[in-house]
Order: sequence, then C-alpha cells, then structure tokens
Amino acid sequence: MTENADKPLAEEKQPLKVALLGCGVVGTEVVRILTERADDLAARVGAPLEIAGIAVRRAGRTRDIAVDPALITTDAQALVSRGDLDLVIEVIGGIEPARGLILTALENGASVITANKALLAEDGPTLFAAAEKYERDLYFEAAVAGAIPILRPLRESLAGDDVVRVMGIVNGTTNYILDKMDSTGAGFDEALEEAQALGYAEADPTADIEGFDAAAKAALLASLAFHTRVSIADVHREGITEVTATDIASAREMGCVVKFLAICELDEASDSVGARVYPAMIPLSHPLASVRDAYNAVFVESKAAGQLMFYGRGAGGAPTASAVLGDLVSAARNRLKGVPGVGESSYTQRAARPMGATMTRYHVSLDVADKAGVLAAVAHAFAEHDVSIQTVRQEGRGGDAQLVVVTHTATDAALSATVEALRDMDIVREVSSVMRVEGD
Ligand SMILES: NC(=O)c1ccc[n+]([C@@H]2O[C@H](COP(=O)([O-])OP(=O)(O)OC[C@H]3O[C@@H](n4cnc5c(N)ncnc54)[C@H](O)[C@@H]3O)[C@@H](O)[C@H]2O)c1
Ligand SMILES: N[C@@H](CCO)C(=O)O
Ligand code: NA
Repeated sequence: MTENADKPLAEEKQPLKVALLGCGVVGTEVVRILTERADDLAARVGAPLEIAGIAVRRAGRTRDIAVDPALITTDAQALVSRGDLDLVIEVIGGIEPARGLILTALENGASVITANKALLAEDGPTLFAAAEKYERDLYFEAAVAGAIPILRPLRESLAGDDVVRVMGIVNGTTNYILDKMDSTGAGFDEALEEAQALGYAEADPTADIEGFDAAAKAALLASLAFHTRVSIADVHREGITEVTATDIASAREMGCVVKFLAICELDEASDSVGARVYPAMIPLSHPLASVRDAYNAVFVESKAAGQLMFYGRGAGGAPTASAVLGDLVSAARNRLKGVPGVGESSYTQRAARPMGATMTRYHVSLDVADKAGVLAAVAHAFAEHDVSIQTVRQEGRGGDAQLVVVTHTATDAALSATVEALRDMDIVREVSSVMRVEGD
C-alpha cells in the first residue's frame, strides 16, 4: 500500500517529545521498547516519538538502557515544567512526588500515562479534573492487571452495556505466592522473596500481601465498570498473610483452591457498589482456579454481553510496559489530532455498599470439645444468626475434635455475628479459620 502522495511520511513529521519519570523495573522496559521499536511506533502514531528526558532518583547508576546519558536528570520537577513536552510517562510509584509531577505535567500541556494505581485509587478525582481542565489525556491501563487490556474495554468497549459484576485475580505477587504454596508446598516468605526477585512486587511488598495493591485496583475497576467514583477507602480489604498451609490443604479436600480475589458488584436493589479483596476458596472447575504464577484474570459480567474473561501477565517489567506503550500510542495519536480521548465518567454517583451486606458462602474451621451436644450447639449458633449450613465434617482429635462447616449464602454481617457467638462458647476451643467460598 503506497503512502498518499501529499501526506508526509511519519518520519518527516515533527517528533512528539516524551519524558519518562522513573526508570526501574517498568521504566527500563518502556525505554527499551521506545528505542528498539522506534520506527514501527512512528508509523503507528503518525510521527516519531523522541525521548526528551528521563528522570531518575540517583544519576550515575549504570542502567541497561541505550539512551544519550545527557537525557538523564535527577530534577523531575524541572523536566515536567519545560512546557515543550507532548507526553509524560510516570512510573515512579507512590503518592508524592508522583502526584505533584503529574499535575505539573498536565498544567504544562503534556498528556500523561501512568501505571500508578496507588495514586489513582487515593486521589484519582484530582488528577481526572486536571486532565479535563487542561484538555489532556490521562491514561492508566497499566495500573490494573499489568499487560491485560481491561480498563479500555470497560471505559470504551462496554460503554453501551451495563456491567453488573467484575471478579478476578488482579495481583501477580500474591497469586504467585499462593500458587507456589499450593503447587510446591513452598513457604510464604520463600515465595514472596522469589516474586520480589522476579520484579513482581511493589517497592514495599506489604502493598501486595496486605491487599492494598489489589484494593486500589478494585477501586479503579469499580469506578470504570459502574460509572462512579470508588476510592480505596471504599474497598473492604483483607490480605493473604493469615492464609495457612492448613487452609490450602482444606481447600484441596473440598475440591477447591485458595485464590486472592477482587470482587466488585452492582447492588441494583440499593443502587450501590460493593468492592472487596480477600483470599477465598474457589472450585477447581472455575477458570480462575487455573491462573498460575503471576498471571491475572478478570471476569466481567454485563447485561447484554454476558460473561467476558480477560487473561494475561499481571506483573513484570515487559508485560506492564506493553500496557504503558499502548496508552502512549493512543495519547500520541490524540496529540496529532489535537483532541483528547475519552475521559472518566462518574455520572451515576452510586454509594458504596457496606461490607456487612455482602452475600457469599463461608468455610469455617472450629476446634471443639469432643462430647455430646457440641454439634447441636454449634449448629444452633449458626441458625440463631440466620446462617444456613450446607455441610459439616467432623474429625476426632483425642479429647477434642475439629469441625469444618461450609455454609449456604449469607450476609457477611450474619457470619461475623455467628463467629463472635462461637468464640464465646466454652465448648469451642478456637475458631481456627474463616474463609469465604466464591466462584459457584
Ligand atoms: N512492577 C510491576 O510489575 C508493575 C506492574 C504494574 C504497575 N506497576 C506500577 O508501576 C510503577 C513503577 O513500578 P516499578 O516496578 O517499575 O518500580 P521500581 O521501584 O522498580 O521503579 C521506580 C523507579 O522510580 C525511581 N524514583 C523514585 N523516586 C523518584 C523521583 N523522585 N524521581 C525519579 N525517579 C524516582 C526509583 O529509583 C525506581 O528506579 C509503580 O506505580 C507500580 O505500582 C508496576
Ligand atoms: N505488585 C503488583 C504489580 C502489578 O500491578 C502485582 O504484583 O500485581
Ligand atoms: Na491493564
């Protein structure tokens, strides 16, 4: 196919100036792709992309990037204040200085691409308002589920449908840990260290294992899916540090596996949004049960489309750089057209549903005295709080016994009240584990 005679070739166009903030696991891969794929990217954008500067924390460190050392600076504020930048990629992470740098970049006329889910879930409205005010793009596909294109489908492809539920595995580090604990019997700490060495974990891995990273992503997914504003404060968050080898073995005995899930759902009766992240048992027959290593997978359920599944690498420098570059090409094309792309819609203003109203099933393990009437007393405690029992399994342990109760669907408030009542009973030595059961 020949170029249109009077349409200049991409390489003849004025280059678009790109600045990078942060050159770590993700930033290094972004620079690699920008330099190695420059010609193809120019053809896809319609103009060359020129790296105008790379802000780092410490100059002088050897970096595996083929760029002119003169482009490296430790003054990120000066870089984003230049006024001649077309596109700024923020892959520093954290709240500040990332937030201030992004706002300065937008104010000085640049469009911004970020992978910073912590910042967006903490203060997204401020950033979206600035992007709208300065009529610039603010894209963040890389912020949720790494390489998986999930945000653009929610923002654009499904804009004509009504999403009712989003459930998935959106943190690679914790999936890696649970997968290794389940498939190799590895210990928690050992698996975490491996995930860190592979570049999956946040700078502070507490963000991963205590669920803050997944909660931030759940907030962004819920905001886009339900056209409202959900912040990380609205998300019920439990991490995986309490998951034990016994829990994993119990799941196996039930034909399940423990996965760390993010679940966002529209409660149509109250027109509210529930968002939560926690470890849960899911049946081995469920597609999420086979998500291994640091892979992610997201199920979206909408009224017209039905069930959709998105799958791919959720962490790692190159997979994440793929999502960053996709946003960069999209924002660069918009720069050439002179108009920003689709912004974030929050017109429904839906309230956050309290976690107590969440309906799900539960797996409860109890250490009890092995004597007559114990089973009836425990069953009564569940019945008294309107929690229906589906199965009970008892194993004798000398003078004690272990009871494993799996419930039918109940509210989280009813289950919490039941557990509190059980803990007050003399015949109950310990409520050793409570885990939700999802994915039926
Ligand atoms: N690693 C992944 O798999 C992954 C996936 C998706 C999203 N993200 C997100 O991408 C962002 C970056 O993640 P990463 O894994 O590359 O982290 P990283 O820690 O490897 O890289 C961040 C870099 O920013 C630099 N930096 C810190 N403060 C700076 C400053 N003031 N000026 C310039 N540079 C500064 C650090 O020295 C570091 O090299 C984070 O928001 C993270 O949540 C990471
Ligand atoms: N630490 C994050 C990186 C991807 O957002 C994870 O493990 O999923
Ligand atoms: Na993504």
